Amino acid sequence: MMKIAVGGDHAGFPLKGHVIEVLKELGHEVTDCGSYTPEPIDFPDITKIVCEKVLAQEADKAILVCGTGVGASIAANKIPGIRSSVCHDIYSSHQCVEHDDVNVMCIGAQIIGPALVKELVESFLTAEFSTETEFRRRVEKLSIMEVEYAKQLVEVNKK
Ligand SMILES: O=C(CO)[C@H](O)[C@H](O)[C@H](O)COP(=O)(O)O
Repeated sequence: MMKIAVGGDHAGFPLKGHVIEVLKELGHEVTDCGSYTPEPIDFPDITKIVCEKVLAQEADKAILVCGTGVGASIAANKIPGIRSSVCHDIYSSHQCVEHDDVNVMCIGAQIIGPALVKELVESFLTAEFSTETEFRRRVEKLSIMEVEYAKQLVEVNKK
């Protein structure tokens, strides 16, 4: 059993409920971070709320649903400590965890339907980060990149 934070914008709203049902069926503890209505809400706002659950270790992993999964994934990858991917096929859904230690899965309600969601979610959540050195090294490089670019931003803002 894992703790999973879930969220989505207005475009993801119709599929988010199904994602939550699937997670509960699989025995996971779910935190629904909204949106709670189909009213328009910008995906970066929901992404922050969801990813902060992961950073605070209140969730082991997270699932974001927007129209395509793309905007949510871009937003999530701006947050240090988050590694996110659009997961619309089974292979990527487990490989992104095994090789890249992805902790936030993004899906697009305008792209995939409920039947595929179940298999994608299962594939993502049962995968484990490989202990092989090459994958650990690459993910470590991602963490180093976060620090390097944050330092550059500080320098740019000083000017
Ligand atoms: O898919 C998305 C971002 O990648 C969003 O969920 C929206 O669907 C997309 O930006 C379109 O916006 P709209 O307000 O639903 O027209």
